[in-house]
Amino acid sequence: MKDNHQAAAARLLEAYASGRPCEPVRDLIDGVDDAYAVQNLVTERWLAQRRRPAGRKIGLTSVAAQRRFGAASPDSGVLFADMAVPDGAEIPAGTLLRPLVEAEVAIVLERDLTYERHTVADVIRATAFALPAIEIADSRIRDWDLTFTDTVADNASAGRYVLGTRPVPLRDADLRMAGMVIERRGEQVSTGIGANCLGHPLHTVVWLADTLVGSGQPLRAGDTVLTGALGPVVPAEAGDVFEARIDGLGDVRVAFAGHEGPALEEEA
Ligand SMILES: C[C@H](O)CC(=O)C(=O)O
Repeated sequence: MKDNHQAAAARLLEAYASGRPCEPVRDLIDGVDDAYAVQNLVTERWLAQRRRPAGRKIGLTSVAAQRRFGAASPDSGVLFADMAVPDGAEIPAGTLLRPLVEAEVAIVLERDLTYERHTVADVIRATAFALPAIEIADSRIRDWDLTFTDTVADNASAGRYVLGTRPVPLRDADLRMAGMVIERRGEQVSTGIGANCLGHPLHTVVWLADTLVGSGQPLRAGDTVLTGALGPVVPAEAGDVFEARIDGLGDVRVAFAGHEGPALEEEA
């Protein structure tokens, strides 16, 4: 393994450990393959610490997001079970650096996806159910000063995720036309639609399944996949309370500690 990959991984791990953002790692990385090599190094460290992988997040799934990062494809990062926040729970202050909230379709697999190339039908057959989800993206890199290689190396800027609790079979939801609304304490702050995700959220899963087989780490039964943001991301501040609703899937909520009002559970 190249020394500069190790240096990039060490920089990111130090940011996690210290809770202080680091400088970008692009000076240590030469292209997207190198960036995934750094992501893998960090992931290996976490696996050695016995963190349990729970699936993947897909990022940069809209034309606007890809344009902003100069990317020609989405990217992906690893979800760990300890990143999951219960629906309606509060994220303690000081545990994230600069969180951004996104509403997404999550799917949970009941079969492995191990073909060299997958179709949407393969993904549908492998999916147990869909859930509404909030992804809380975060960056270990100062001020979100990111290029594509920075975010890939930094686990696709994964932070936390919240899953709704009512599983919906794919046959019962039109994920392409599903409208999405995020509200912050009742005020609408982001809207979108399933078609924003490469035309359909399941298209992003096809991309992920093919890509992960190519890298020897296929999606497995039991994995949760966050399929990508359905609309613009929203910066989260201490005290914010968010609710995301996705047509056909239902709603999911999260709060950020530090506010003066009553906690989410007390409001209900
Ligand atoms: C920079 C992040 O990967 C954004 C993200 O999570 C997404 O596009 O989705």
